[in-house]
Amino acid sequence: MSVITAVTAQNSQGVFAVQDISVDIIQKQIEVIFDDIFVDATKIGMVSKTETIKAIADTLSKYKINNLVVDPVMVSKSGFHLLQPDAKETLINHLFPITTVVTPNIPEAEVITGLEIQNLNDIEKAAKIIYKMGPKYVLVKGGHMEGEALDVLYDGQKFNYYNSPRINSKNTHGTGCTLSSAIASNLGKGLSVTESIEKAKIYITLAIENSFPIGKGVGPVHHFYELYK
Ligand SMILES: Nc1ncnc2c1ncn2[C@@H]1O[C@H](COP(=O)(O)OP(=O)(O)O)[C@@H](O)[C@H]1O
Ligand SMILES: Cc1ncc(COP(=O)(O)OP(=O)(O)O)c(N)n1
Repeated sequence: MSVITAVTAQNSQGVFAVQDISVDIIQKQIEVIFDDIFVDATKIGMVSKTETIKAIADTLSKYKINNLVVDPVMVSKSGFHLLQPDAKETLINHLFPITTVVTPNIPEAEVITGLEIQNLNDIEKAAKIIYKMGPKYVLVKGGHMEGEALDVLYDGQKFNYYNSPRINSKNTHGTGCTLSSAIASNLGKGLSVTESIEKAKIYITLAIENSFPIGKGVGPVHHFYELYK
């Protein structure tokens, strides 16, 4: 079930425009879903602006939500601000405290923490800082580093590492969105956080391996159930 928070005009070459959905209709979309059907897990992606984030956090808090995965989408690959810069604090203060797993990529972890991230030590430092902002688990994704694609999970006490060879593909549109959705789906199926990430990592790796060059820019990852059983 989906709740539309904004409509984007985008293609493989970039994001060109955004129309935010009004706060009232976002709240209503959430309410009619939660009033009707049991929600096993929720994933939040692009939320755009302060009012939207507050509406989502307030409305979700009226329900007993399980398994909230927040992908703190900030700037698209093409450089478009999908989260308005002044909404960063609201994202941290209103959503992180009710989040099960937050999944920043390296540039997002840098913006959230103010650190410059160049190596594993920096990633671990950033994960510890983000953990103190309230989520139960922090997964810093390593897609923007060099070398192997290493994602680092911190649970407040220890680190877990999820590694895969780097795939030489320019068609990586949707990697972060796919990973966070796969984690949420696995949590909804009742898997633990570590199992959910382990399986989601296998899934995204297969989806990148099978990505395809459609359009003039960054093509999409390819996900379909047959890839992953
Ligand atoms: N070229 C690649 N080869 C293998 N895995 C990748 C590659 N690029 C990204 N990933 C993986 O895809 C997932 C999304 O990571 P990332 O690209 O950092 O997030 P985002 O899409 O939010 O920028 C992570 O599991 C990351 O390790
Ligand atoms: C609606 C929407 N959400 C997120 C993005 C980010 O896309 P991209 O920059 O390609 O990064 P990932 O999809 O790999 O996380 C977007 N363009 N639109």
